[in-house]
Amino acid sequence: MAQTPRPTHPLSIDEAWAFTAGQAASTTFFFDFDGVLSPVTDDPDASQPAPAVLGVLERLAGVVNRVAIVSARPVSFLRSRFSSLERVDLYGLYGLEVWHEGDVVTNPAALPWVPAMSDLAEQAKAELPGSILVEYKRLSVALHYRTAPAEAATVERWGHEQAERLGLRVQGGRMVVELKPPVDQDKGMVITEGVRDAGCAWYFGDDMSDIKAFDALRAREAVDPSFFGVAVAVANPETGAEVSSAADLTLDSPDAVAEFLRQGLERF
Ligand SMILES: O=P(O)(O)OC[C@H]1O[C@H](O[C@H]2O[C@H](CO)[C@@H](O)[C@H](O)[C@H]2O)[C@H](O)[C@@H](O)[C@@H]1O
Repeated sequence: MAQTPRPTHPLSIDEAWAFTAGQAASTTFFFDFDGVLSPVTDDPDASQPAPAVLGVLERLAGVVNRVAIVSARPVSFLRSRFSSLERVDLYGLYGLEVWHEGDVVTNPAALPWVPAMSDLAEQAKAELPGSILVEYKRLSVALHYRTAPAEAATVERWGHEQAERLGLRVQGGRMVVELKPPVDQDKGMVITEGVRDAGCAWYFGDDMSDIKAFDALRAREAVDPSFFGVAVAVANPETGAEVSSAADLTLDSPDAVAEFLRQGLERF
């Protein structure tokens, strides 16, 4: 039987689901966590998946080849939110960590940076205004100004000074400046590797770091005419416009993501 040609961009959602359902055995769904599966909260420790998310991911994992979460959070955090989902793969810290056969596997190139990151987190707490929330993630430090937007410039300046001093990389995000080790690893690299043998892949993201994942889908389509990639943005008042303009379609919220998937699952 002749293979269905992949849908063309801009996409019709109907065609996208029809093609995906026909390719289910070679399809991967990738999801960012914060802002995509979880509504944004002032306190990053308080974030939880939207109520319908766990059930819908479990069902999706039962009909497609693979479901994976690709996040800037550590794997330990993702495990605490998704431990009930046995069939969902977890990539933490932009792929520096992977949950594999019951263990966290860390990119060895990043490990020497653990002490520097720990020291940096302490320094941030001592030097930045008390309204800045410092999130220590073992291999990176996130400086949050969501509850103190007037301090954005101070945080940006401090972050860039420390990055220069220690040779770190700066990742911008939603009301956050994150300092990371100088190790080549980003969400785009996770997706490039993850779609090598896939016929179809979807990526759902809301933040600047997710645009590289969208780019990886496009790059795969460019070299493999049979591969079909769908980039889905989740709207937000901070990075939303930039992420949406790089995506095939935009959904309103994590709840809308769950509902979109629920409806899509009816096609399988
Ligand atoms: O890759 P992600 O899973 O999307 O992680 C990106 C950052 O998400 C978290 O911060 C964001 O969500 C917080 C909770 O809703 C919010 O308070 C904050 O303003 C957002 O930037 C996480 O805390 C960061 O470590 C991640 O880099």
